[in-house]
Amino acid sequence: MTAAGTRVAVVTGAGRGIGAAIARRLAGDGLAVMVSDIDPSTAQEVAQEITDAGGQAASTATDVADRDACSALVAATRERFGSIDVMVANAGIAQVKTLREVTPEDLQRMLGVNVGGVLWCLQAASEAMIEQGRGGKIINAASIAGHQGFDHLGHYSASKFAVRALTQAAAKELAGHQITVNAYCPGIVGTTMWDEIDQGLGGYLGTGKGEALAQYSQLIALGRVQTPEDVASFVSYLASRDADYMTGQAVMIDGGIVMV
Ligand SMILES: NC(=O)C1=CN([C@@H]2O[C@H](COP(=O)(O)OP(=O)(O)OC[C@H]3O[C@@H](n4cnc5c(N)ncnc54)[C@H](O)[C@@H]3O)[C@@H](O)[C@H]2O)C=CC1
Ligand SMILES: CC(=O)C(C)=O
Repeated sequence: MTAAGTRVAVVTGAGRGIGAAIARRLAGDGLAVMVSDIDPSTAQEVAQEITDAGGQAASTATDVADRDACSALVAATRERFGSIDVMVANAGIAQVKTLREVTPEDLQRMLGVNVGGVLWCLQAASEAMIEQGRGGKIINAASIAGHQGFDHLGHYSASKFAVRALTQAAAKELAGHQITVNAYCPGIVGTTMWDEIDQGLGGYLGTGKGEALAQYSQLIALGRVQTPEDVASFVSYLASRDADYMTGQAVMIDGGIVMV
């Protein structure tokens, strides 16, 4: 349980990268954080780091593609901290392939994690928030690739367009319960995901380690690769009461790659 008035957040895919930065940031903002990842050891490490720094955190292992596991994640959070006020559905995967090469298994996995994971977390969190009766905030990971289809990342892009659709529909369905639903759309963030994209693109472009990342980075108006903390500071706003009047939006936080 937390002290009265402490808000509680769940962050999925929080064992590393953007999710870990969001978990640290929300804990720094004073929220109690359930650090969740498919990898229990990294989730545990991030939670430990937060508690060592004086914050409140616990960890769980959750595969977001599993609907029952997402329900169990929310139940475990309420059991541990007493409520859930913010759900950050951050977990996601990428895969570099041309659309001509994507297999049914590739597509199923991509949609299972990136779309299923967002939907199952949304269902479990909104059910709990409605029962609690004081609203809440659901925040989903989209991408610049959810606004523009990227070559070699076609099925990934499709999954992120779907996240925008879910965000808009859920915002309309849940507004009457004072639950807001928004998404963040990062650009090119220096995480393991982009290390893997860089390697995958290398196979198509004939580029060596770091060269595809350098080529794509030329698209960034602000002239530097994004950090996970750049994303976390925006998610901090979305999770805060300052964002109470915002819902159904999928906002670019990309250093000026895609301008809409
Ligand atoms: N890195 C980038 O440039 C961008 C990332 N994004 C999105 O931001 C989110 C986070 O990305 P990164 O931190 O860069 O990725 P990452 O690959 O560095 O970290 C992803 C984390 O999610 C976990 N994960 C993977 N599958 C999971 C599952 N089925 N259930 C639970 N956890 C799972 C991994 O264990 C890992 O800890 C993703 O949704 C990604 O699509 C969006 C735009 C740009
Ligand atoms: C990983 C990702 O979303 C992009 C566009 O790089």
